[in-house]
Amino acid sequence: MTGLRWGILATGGIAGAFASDLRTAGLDLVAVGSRSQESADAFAARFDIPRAHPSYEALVADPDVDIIYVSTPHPMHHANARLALEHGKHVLVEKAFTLNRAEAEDLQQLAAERGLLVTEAMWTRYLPHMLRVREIIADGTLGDIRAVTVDHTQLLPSEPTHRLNALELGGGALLDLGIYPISFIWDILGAPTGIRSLARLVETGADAEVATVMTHEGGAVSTSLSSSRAAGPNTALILGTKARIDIDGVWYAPTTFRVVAGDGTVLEEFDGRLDPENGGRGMQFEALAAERLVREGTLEGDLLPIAETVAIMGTLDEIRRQIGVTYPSEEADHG
Ligand SMILES: NC(=O)C1=CN([C@@H]2O[C@H](COP(=O)(O)OP(=O)(O)OC[C@H]3O[C@@H](n4cnc5c(N)ncnc54)[C@H](OP(=O)(O)O)[C@@H]3O)[C@@H](O)[C@H]2O)C=CC1
Ligand SMILES: O=C1CO[C@H](CO)[C@@H](O)[C@@H]1O
Repeated sequence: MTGLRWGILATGGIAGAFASDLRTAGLDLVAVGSRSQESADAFAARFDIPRAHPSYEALVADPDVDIIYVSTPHPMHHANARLALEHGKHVLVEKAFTLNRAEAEDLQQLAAERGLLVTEAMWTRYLPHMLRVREIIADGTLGDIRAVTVDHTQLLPSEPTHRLNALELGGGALLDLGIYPISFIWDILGAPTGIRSLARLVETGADAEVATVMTHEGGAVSTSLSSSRAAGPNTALILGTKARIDIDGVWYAPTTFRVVAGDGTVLEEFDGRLDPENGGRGMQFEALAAERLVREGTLEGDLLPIAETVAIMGTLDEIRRQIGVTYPSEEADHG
């Protein structure tokens, strides 16, 4: 079987970065769909895409598309991914996967019923440095992992109507940025056994800073910070009894790290940065992984199984419960 034929649903900022990375990796990008023909045409012209559809419905109905990349704001992910699955397409859905666990579970179930792949575009999981970090942990170099500390902090637009701040667009630092540290902690330490979270909310009711402390099986602890109003180091620390890993900023993008023993000896230095000329941004690895999963028939995923994505959405639900953030569609759900 050759590669999958990709269709991109929505023409916003990250859709452009993804299209560019598909081209970098030589993958088969055949269609785009937008709410307007004009945007679809402009996007298609930019990335030399053969078919430009004037609606998401027309895109998912395209018989010559195998997999859809959903890149709308968070509250639309569930409906858009559902539409694609109902039309027999595999789906790669931007992070945060959905607004909440209930929506995520619904997609998991539908994909399983239809024998299709639905997977979260948490691109960090597939980056070269993260693959090496996993190997180092698995071979015991760090000893027992006692703690993980990580931040995702950026200075982003503060306009109340921007998708980072508008609750009707799924606004908030947690779903947009905090998802990275929480997913990273899940990757390294597994499910939390306890969660304590505090936040600062802005005038729209969206969270701008969220600090979370979690405990994990075996007593390990994690701390994570997200902010959409201030840029921090964006580094990650994995602290073991024998050694630690310091992942340099920006830890969630292609980057470097060091393994440092307790006495300060540097055991390994790893450079996972991509060629600035033609290496792309790094989103091609999640696309290549999706193609591999379909090819192998591993539809539940492996580096980020769909069950883990669903469970992570449950962790975000609990954090939002503690900090008092509810989305308008959830208010309607609960009458
Ligand atoms: N992996 C990563 O590094 C990143 C991931 N993201 C994720 O990607 C998703 C989109 O983010 P981003 O590209 O920055 O967002 P943008 O606002 O730039 O684009 C969103 C696109 O969604 C479509 N859309 C559908 N309904 C709406 C609506 N009601 N309001 C606005 N747009 C709508 C539009 O496309 P059209 O008009 O063509 O229909 C729009 O261009 C989010 O889930 C975000 O978390 C974002 C940035 C980086
Ligand atoms: O995933 C993301 C990474 O950073 C972006 C800002 O540059 C975020 O807004 C985005 O959703």
